[in-house]
Amino acid sequence: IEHSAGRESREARRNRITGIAKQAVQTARESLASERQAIQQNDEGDGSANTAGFSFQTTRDTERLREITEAATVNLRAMSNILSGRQVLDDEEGTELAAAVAQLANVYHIDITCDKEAKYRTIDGSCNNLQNPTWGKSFERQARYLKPVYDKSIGVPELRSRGCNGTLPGPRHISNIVHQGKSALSTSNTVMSMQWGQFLDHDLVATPETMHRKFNDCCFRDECRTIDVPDDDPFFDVSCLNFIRSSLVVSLKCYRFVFVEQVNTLTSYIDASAVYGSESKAEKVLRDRISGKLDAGKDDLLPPAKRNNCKKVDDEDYCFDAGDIRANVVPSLGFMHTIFRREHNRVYEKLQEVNSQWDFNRLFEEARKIVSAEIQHITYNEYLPPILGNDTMTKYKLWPSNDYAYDDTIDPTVKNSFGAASFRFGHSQVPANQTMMMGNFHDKIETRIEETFHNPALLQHNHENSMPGFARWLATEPSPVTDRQFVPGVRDHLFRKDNGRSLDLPAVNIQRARDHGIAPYNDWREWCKLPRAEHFGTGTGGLVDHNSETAALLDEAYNCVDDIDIFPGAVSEIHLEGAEVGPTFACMMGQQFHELKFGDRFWYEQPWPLGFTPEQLKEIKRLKLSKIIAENAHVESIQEDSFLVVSPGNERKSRNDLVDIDFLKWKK
Ligand code: HEM
Ligand SMILES: [Ca+2]
Repeated sequence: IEHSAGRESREARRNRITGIAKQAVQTARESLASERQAIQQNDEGDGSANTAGFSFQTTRDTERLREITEAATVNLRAMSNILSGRQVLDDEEGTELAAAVAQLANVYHIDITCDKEAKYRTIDGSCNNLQNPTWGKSFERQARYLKPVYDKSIGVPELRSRGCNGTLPGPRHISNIVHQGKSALSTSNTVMSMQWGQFLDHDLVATPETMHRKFNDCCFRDECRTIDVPDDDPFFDVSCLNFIRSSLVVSLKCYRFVFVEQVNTLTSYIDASAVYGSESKAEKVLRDRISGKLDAGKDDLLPPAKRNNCKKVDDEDYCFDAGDIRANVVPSLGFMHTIFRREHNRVYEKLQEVNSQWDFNRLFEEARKIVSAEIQHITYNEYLPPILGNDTMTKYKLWPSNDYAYDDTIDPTVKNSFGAASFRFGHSQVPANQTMMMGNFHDKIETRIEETFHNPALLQHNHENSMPGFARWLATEPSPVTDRQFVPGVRDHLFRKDNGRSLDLPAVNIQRARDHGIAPYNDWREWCKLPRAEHFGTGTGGLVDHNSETAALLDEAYNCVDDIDIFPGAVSEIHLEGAEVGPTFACMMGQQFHELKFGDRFWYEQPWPLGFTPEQLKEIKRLKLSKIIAENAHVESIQEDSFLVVSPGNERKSRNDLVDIDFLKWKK
């Protein structure tokens, strides 16, 4: 240990470092193996009821996920072993050790050969960019705009204050001050705006957690970062809320330091992976064994999942399977998955009518291509404008247009800050109830959201009413506005279990961003070329994009402005004109949506054969989400723009008066 770099030969140094790494990796592997054995012995069956409450399994390729997360856990433990044994580690030695450990522990090398002539997207997103075939692929690390901030380079979440002495305030403490209260309802956006956001998010990013998921109570180990509950908490009478760290992979890029990164199990592209899956296996699981249609469960709902990751009310209830594994989180999300599974089959049948000579594979791929295009067009044409506002749409070239140009230098890979922070703005739009609205658009069956988490029974019982009932509600009622406030259903009762334990979603968001080393609010202000706040006032040099009430709450929650976390700082900003978010989130999301558009070789506005013929594209651009909902949820009438409340110019129309795609344009 006392060797000075000068005297030790290079080879001796390499051997010494490899030796330390080997020892640490072996110890970590052994501890993991014995723990796994203990867990298996205690396991009651599939463990579904326990796991549903607290964490997500984010993929159906559980083997691959296990490989990656076990490797990551070994990595993390080995490094923390090494560090705990040595107080001082110089940068260079730390870097070399981390690299040696990563090399021994990692399973992260796959060779990819691309079919350059392929006319359809791969299921796992590989080979979209032919020079960089892993860009946007599933099971890759999340990318970054800003370097991570960790207490130590190897990825211990930052808890030290950035601006003052001491540690950062706890996430629940912040949530109690900043995120408490009842927000107003939007005057323009329907609940569909919230629901599309979550459905879209589940096309873009799913971050797996480290391996142990079966904790009812707080865990205290390297893989956990349990959230403290203040003594005088207004709701919780427990001392902590469980939190499991995201899976870590070590980045071997040429940074001076080696950072740990998080994984995305989905494809970054907007490619309907929530419908078809992101793993090459998924397509085969979800697809009908004989044709190229997608499998259905009872009453043409989603098919049953192999794994039980939901609650059941009656014996015949079952958990849904879909392209994204989180389809059971709330019924209105399951509704969206059902609509788009049905849409695939609807498009498939229409294509079969005009091209009876196509085989099942061709029909599957062409239907998948159209469904992906529909989701892209709805996102940029209907969903994003009221969220980002016209100026941001224009600034980042997000409007649909006739002069699209793919740029193969743009890496569309979803950025860590998008999944861990900015695109979680939608959590503030989540309403208190899950509702079915009857055909008179008046009578309703309302269920508190906390009764519906991981409980698809609401859709399965009485399905003639449930599908159209959710459709009418989503398109009719306004969602809460995006602001600092969250409904108790997610702030106190998130994933409430039978034993009464639950979580706080905004607190989890704060902790997750710290877990991922996401830079604080002020750093993102700077990245967005917005002024940093030097004080808690709202005047020049302060929190200029906050109202004085919110600024005062941030002041109460934090000791220094540089400590403000990105999520509470940005979600509480005053909205841009005609937007649902303030300038910081608008900038972070605008940039990501720009990349998802211009860095996608299969973008729907590309010319045929990657995209469509001009006649076909025109058809896709005429289609609105309302038509897809009306056709697949079997509602009689719905307004054309279902993201905006019914108003003069946006009156309800009957299903047949809403424009459909003319599939004759696909006749060969
Ligand atoms: C229906 C209500 C919703 C519930 C109950 C919910 C719940 C959750 C939970 C528990 C997580 C994981 C938190 C963590 O451990 O870090 C999460 C992640 C996330 N949520 Fe939501 N959410 C909802 C709606 C939305 C909406 C409307 C949006 C966007 C507009 C959204 C965007 C995200 C994103 C981007 C992530 C990160 C995903 C990942 O990286 O794995 N969610 N949500
Ligand atoms: Ca995707």
